[in-house]
Amino acid sequence: MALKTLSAKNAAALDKDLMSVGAFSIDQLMELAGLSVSQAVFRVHPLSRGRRILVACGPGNNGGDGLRLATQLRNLGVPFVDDFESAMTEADHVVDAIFGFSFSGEVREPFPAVIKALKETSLPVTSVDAPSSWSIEDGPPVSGPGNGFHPSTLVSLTAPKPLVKWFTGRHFIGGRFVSPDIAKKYNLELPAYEGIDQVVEVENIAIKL
Ligand SMILES: NC(=O)C1=CN([C@@H]2O[C@H](COP(=O)(O)OP(=O)(O)OC[C@H]3O[C@@H](n4cnc5c(N)ncnc54)[C@H](O)[C@@H]3O)[C@@H](O)[C@H]2O)[C@H](O)CC1
Ligand SMILES: [K+]
Repeated sequence: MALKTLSAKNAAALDKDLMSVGAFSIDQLMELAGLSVSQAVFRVHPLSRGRRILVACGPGNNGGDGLRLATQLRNLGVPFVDDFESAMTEADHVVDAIFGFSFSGEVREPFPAVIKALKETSLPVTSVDAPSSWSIEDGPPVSGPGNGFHPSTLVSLTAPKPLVKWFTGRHFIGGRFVSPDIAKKYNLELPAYEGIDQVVEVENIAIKL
């Protein structure tokens, strides 16, 4: 079954609805989105494959999904690094939380080097909501640092964006906070979450162009 997709414009409008009629705070939403991402990573990357998960956090809320509770993480001894490329040499898996549904245009400084490193790594990469540098509506860029970047896993938050048509890896839906009324308003067909799961893996609907 091909899941219905949510345009960047509607994803932003749905976000606003969650915070108005849904009465969620942005902190709660990012917290729950981050929980979904952690569950997806745990499913695709068993601890036996290495415990060093490098999370690349961008400047917006996509970065917030990756980076929450910084003080608490520091208190737990989770290291923070500035040099992404050298950190990659010691990582077992990378989470791409750089850009989400508000990304547009060409990748601007200082991000091209980070996107290039994501493209060139042989490590598995899990992208949060969108592979960073991909157009939300039109998929992978045809030039620039993200040309050829294909993450192994994607966690679409609330609903897949149109870019999933070009995605060929393992695909999860997360962000278990959409009420039936909001789903109806945006004409979403959300898969059923099981038990206490915060993600559901869906069949790949890629139609590689
Ligand atoms: N309801 C939900 O699904 C929720 C989703 N969440 C996550 O939030 C992001 C969207 O967050 P937003 O803050 O709107 O934007 P982004 O993080 O995608 O990025 C904005 C950030 O990026 C900069 N930027 C944009 N284009 C470029 C470019 N070409 N080059 C460089 N920089 C660029 C821009 O200036 C901003 O600084 C969504 O995808 C989810 O991951 C929330 O968790 C809430 C619930
Ligand atoms: K991303």
